[in-house]
Amino acid sequence: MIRAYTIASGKGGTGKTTVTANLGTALAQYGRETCIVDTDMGMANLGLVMGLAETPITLHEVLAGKAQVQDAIYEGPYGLKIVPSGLSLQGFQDADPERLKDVMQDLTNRCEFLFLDVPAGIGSDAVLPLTVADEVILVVNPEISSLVDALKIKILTEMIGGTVGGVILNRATLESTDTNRRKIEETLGVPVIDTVPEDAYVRRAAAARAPVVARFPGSESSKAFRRIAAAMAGFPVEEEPEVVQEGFIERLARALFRRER
Ligand SMILES: Nc1ncnc2c1ncn2[C@@H]1O[C@H](COP(=O)(O)OP(=O)(O)OP(=O)(O)O)[C@@H](O)[C@H]1O
Repeated sequence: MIRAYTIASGKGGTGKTTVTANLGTALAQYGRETCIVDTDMGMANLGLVMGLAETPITLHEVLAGKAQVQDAIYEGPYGLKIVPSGLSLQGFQDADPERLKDVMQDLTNRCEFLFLDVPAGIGSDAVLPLTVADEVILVVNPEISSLVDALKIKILTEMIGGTVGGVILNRATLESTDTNRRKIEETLGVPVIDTVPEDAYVRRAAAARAPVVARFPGSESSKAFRRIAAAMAGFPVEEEPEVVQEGFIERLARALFRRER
């Protein structure tokens, strides 16, 4: 059965794209058919973070009715499917967010796990993804403004018939983690699924245009992302599942034939 997650936050810059890219890649490393979609159509950057070079057809064209979903799917590491958004303002204007439901319908037939990276705020392009997935996961940082904005998104999600499944506390520091965890659960009334530490390797990987779980698998943030992905995939907590190795031939083939078919 497919699981579809919307990764949201309210406040900008909490780590939605980072979480989407790394949970998607980690699940793909575990051999799970996974698709990540950039629904941040105004400020798209999932394709950039995942190192996609040319993306002539994107979610923009699909939502404008000019292309099929399959034409906007690109292959990432470990067979991860990526649907990027376009970078042009014209493409953003032409895209009709209402078509997202049809895109989801199509993608659910192609994968076991689906993640939607949504824009910050409560604009129409941010609101629709809150209802189309099985559950919303809120990405919160250890600061009060992030928590307040997450609460707004939780209330909004429930008002429009969606479900918030839990919170990922991202960029946590040692001294803040425990108190923040409790404060978040009390304020939002949903569990903190897990914590991802503040980790300079995340930014180093982003600069190299790769998710940290692929570029620096031994880093503390990678361990956290793999732990969350393993739990989502239903692996027992105490055993780390085997990671599929991507060989030279696969990497070369991906570089040469990026488009998913
Ligand atoms: N755990 C972490 N440790 C260190 N840096 C991080 C971590 N998570 C995210 N970052 C950095 O924080 C910045 C914002 O992250 P990201 O782009 O994922 O946020 P976002 O919520 O998607 O932003 P936006 O709202 O603008 O779409 C990036 O520079 C990213 O590399």
